[in-house]
Amino acid sequence: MIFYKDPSVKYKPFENKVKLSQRDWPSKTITKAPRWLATDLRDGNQSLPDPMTFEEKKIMLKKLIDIGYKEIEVAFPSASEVDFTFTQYAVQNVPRDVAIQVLAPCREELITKTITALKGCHKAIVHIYLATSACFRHVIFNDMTKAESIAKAVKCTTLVKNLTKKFGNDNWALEFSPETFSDTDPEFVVQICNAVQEAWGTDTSSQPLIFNLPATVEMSTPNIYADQVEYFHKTIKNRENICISLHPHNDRGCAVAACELAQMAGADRVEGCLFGNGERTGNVDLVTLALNLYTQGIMPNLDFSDINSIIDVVERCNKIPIHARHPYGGQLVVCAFSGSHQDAIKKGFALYEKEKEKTDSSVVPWKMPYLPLDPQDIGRTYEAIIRVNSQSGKGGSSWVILKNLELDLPRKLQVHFSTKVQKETELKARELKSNELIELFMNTYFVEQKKCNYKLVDYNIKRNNTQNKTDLEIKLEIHGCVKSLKGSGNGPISSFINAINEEFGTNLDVHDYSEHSLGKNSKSRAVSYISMVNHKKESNDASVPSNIEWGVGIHESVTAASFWSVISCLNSLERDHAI
Ligand SMILES: CC(=O)SCCNC(=O)CCNC(=O)[C@H](O)C(C)(C)COP(=O)(O)OP(=O)(O)OC[C@H]1O[C@@H](n2cnc3c(N)ncnc32)[C@H](O)[C@@H]1OP(=O)(O)O
Ligand SMILES: CC(C)C(=O)C(=O)O
Repeated sequence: MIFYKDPSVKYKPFENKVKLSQRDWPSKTITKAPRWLATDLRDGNQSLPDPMTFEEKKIMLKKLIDIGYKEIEVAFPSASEVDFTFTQYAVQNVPRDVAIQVLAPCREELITKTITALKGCHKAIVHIYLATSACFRHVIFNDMTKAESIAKAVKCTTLVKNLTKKFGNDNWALEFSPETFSDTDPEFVVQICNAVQEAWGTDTSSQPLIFNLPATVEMSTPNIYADQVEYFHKTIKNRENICISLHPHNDRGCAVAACELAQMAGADRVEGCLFGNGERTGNVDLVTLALNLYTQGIMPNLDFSDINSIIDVVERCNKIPIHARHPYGGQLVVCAFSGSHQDAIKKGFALYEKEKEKTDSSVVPWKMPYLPLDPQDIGRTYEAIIRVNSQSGKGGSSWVILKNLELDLPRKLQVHFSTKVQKETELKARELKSNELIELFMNTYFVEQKKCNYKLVDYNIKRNNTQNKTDLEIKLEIHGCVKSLKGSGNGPISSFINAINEEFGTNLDVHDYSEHSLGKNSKSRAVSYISMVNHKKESNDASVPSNIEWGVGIHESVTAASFWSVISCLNSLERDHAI
């Protein structure tokens, strides 16, 4: 047995809680986007089984710039030849308003190498880190004292300052990360950062010194991280001249929440990766954070309007697929399979379209059951939202037909078609793709005229005013031979059905009829839906009587469309051996 019955023997509750006399973040809301730093090319890259090649790094960098990131950590230049030369490539190629950030540990020879790679950079952020937690100082640095840690941080800061004077310009900034911030004694973090600030110089109003506060490993609930950040925000010297940055990891699955609460606690900047790539469970997910803001009506200053192209680059460069359930980006997150969800979404869209028609404004507030974001805003089509399997109801398949064929099926036909779909999904034991559903619909109701054994050739309608009747003469092609039928009734449809009953010995009656136009211009076609009771066939199911035949007809003329809908029924009757 390795799973302890009492885990408290092996694992201790998180202890590094800050004692805040007053906690402000719970009553705050986020009202603007933070400064963003994308670290896909550094923290993301260092976590990959196969780090990005030079070419892949170029593709990723371009995408990050296209999305709108103005601060990009491009490499760990002292790590590898690729990282070093890629930093030089970025220096030469990024737009002048994009800051290039690079990371080095607090090791002097590595800092020197790192800054060499930045030579000529217009806008740079030199990022250095030193682990400050008791655990790391004990395990990695052989019981390094707090005073020794401060001395190391100060020495490295001074080195960066001197090298920046030599190789850099006023646009170069320093970022210091007390690595393992969230597991470090909060007072010590402030102490070491104040020392770094003093070494760097306090006149930092042009390029604020960045203090990056990582949850290097996420170890507590998000509220505790927020408390730690609020404490730092309230106690660091010269708060107005420094930028507080967040760098949450996702070990407990709460990175996004922690990051949002910590912004409420006073942070200005966020470091993370697209779709949460990064060490172990990843860095905080920049896509989720940005789109969370967007769905609150806050412009994230990043462009995710073509999310599929971003997914494509991320999957290609990281060589890791985005999970189908990943917030916003996953293939399945804007899909509904279940009947009641589909019903709600279908009704929601119908109402939304009506609202749009009523208003002059091009945008209508989004209130859609089950969909927190309009899929079109991230470049996803509505067609992909509703997908049909055995858990779906009539709403799903009729939505697919509506979206693809513009056929707004009457409710009873939706029910009729849904029974056919249900049988097919159970038979195939899988989802039916849109093209399969369309094919099933077309074949079930003989919508494609060239596939019909019974076809309309010509007709002539005469009004018989003395008898208050309509006389119809109609020519049908039946299995390639043209035949003339005659019938009389209250209108063209009943005349046609009377002619059929006479000819084929059937006993059909109109049960339901409706029509609408297809398309919005004057040359639009009409679609007719007819259901007929076949009195010669026994019905044994009250909800979908088997003696009901449905037909669908499409034509430029409404009358011809109605005749084609009856003919569609005739084809079904023949298939069912009823004629
Ligand atoms: C939380 C983060 O994401 S931090 C960023 C982590 N990213 C990376 O590590 C990716 C790139 N890293 C690398 O390519 C390499 O680790 C390098 C080039 C940085 C260093 O390589 P090496 O010199 O071979 O060291 P290595 O990685 O094996 O181990 C770290 C050594 O640095 C020491 N070290 C770590 N930080 C410091 C520091 N601030 N000061 C002095 N020594 C340090 C460790 O104690 C260890 O020393 P030891 O070998 O005497 O035990
Ligand atoms: C270097 C720091 C910022 C880091 O990557 C981490 O702590 O996760």
